[in-house]
Amino acid sequence: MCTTVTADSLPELILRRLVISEQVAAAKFGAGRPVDDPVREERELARVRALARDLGLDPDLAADFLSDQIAASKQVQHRLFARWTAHPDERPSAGPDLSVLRAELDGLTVALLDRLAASVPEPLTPPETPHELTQEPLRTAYRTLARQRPAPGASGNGP
Ligand SMILES: C=C(O[C@@H]1C=C(C(=O)O)C=C[C@H]1O)C(=O)O
Repeated sequence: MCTTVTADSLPELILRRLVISEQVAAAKFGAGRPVDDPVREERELARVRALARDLGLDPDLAADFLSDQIAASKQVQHRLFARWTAHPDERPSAGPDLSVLRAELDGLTVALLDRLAASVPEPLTPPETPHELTQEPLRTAYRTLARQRPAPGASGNGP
């Protein structure tokens, strides 16, 4: 099976978020910080709900979708933490700046919601990847997308 991934498509943006999560893991591992940051997650979810309303998207759908992306990101990070703990020789030498990476993630979240609002609400399946690290997290990232969703503007919230 072949899935076409064009620049800035939903699948491409989802993958990019996971790739940045690998760098986030390096930044946190290097700084001795934990993977999970529930305060930031709550803030992101509130922001996404507000953004969804502006875009005419169902806020619950948008929040479920972002929750999937967060869960997928944490899966990638926990896997890398486990790998680097077991194999010190594989640890990254220097971690990138977490605040820079988070700014990238925040920009991607806006782009992702934009794409979600513009996409046909047909179920989407995760693409196959040769990277063992990202295959399972990709399935997580597509949990909400894999279900039938209402068309944008048909959330029953208005007028
Ligand atoms: C990516 C991070 O790691 C985790 C995943 C998050 C996300 O995917 O948005 C947010 C907070 C953390 O629980 C981060 O801390 O920024």
